[in-house]
Order: sequence, then structure tokens, then C-alpha cells
Amino acid sequence: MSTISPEQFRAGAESADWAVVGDEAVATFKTGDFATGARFFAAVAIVAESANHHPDVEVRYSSVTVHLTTHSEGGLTDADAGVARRISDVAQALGIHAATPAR
Ligand SMILES: C[C@H](O)[C@H](O)[C@H]1CNC2=NC(N)=NC(=O)C2=N1
Repeated sequence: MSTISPEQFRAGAESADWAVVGDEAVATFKTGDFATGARFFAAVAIVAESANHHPDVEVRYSSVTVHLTTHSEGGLTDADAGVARRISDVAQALGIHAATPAR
């Protein structure tokens, strides 16, 4: 699997939640409290396991930040775009909004 451009990632992720920063895509979800963050992380983990593609996740009291990259390729791939789309879908289903990424 070869790496993709930021534009290709954004097209695949189909969501404005994500910013491309260097070799990774990052989104911060405003969960509001720790219990919601834990529930959201559990849903992210299910997505990651089913895709066999795992993000780095920071769970904080009122937000969860998700970092996606393909370690084996050293950059963004279609796997990252696909997992990003599914994570954004899960957030929407849980009523969780992303912070507007810095462009
Ligand atoms: C053996 C296993 O399939 C690989 O280690 C997978 C697991 N999850 C992964 N996740 C991410 N983000 N990058 C990878 O290269 C990767 N590789």
C-alpha cells in the first residue's frame, strides 16, 4: 500500500474533522467528560480492530484526540482515510463534534 497525498486523504475521509500534519492526520473530538471519552475510545477501538489499523489516541477529561498514520509506510495511506471516515461516523452517531482543525 503506497502513501497518499493530503488531498487524497481528505477525499477518502469525507470529513472536515481531520487536519493533515506532516505524516499524520489528526482530529480532536469534544467529548465533554471522561465517561463519554471512554465510550468514544471504546468505539474507536472496535473500528481499529476490525480494520487492523490502529490510531494513537489521547483520552483527556473533555476531549479525545486521534492521530492516524500508517507506521509500515511512514505516512498516510488509504487505510488511514478509511479509518478516519469510520471514526468520524462513530462520533456523529454518538453526537460528538470535532473541534475545527487549524488549517
Ligand atoms: C501485523 C499488523 O497487521 C500490522 O502491525 C498493522 C497493525 N496496525 C497498524 N496500524 C497502523 N496505524 N499502522 C500500521 O502499519 C499497522 N500495521
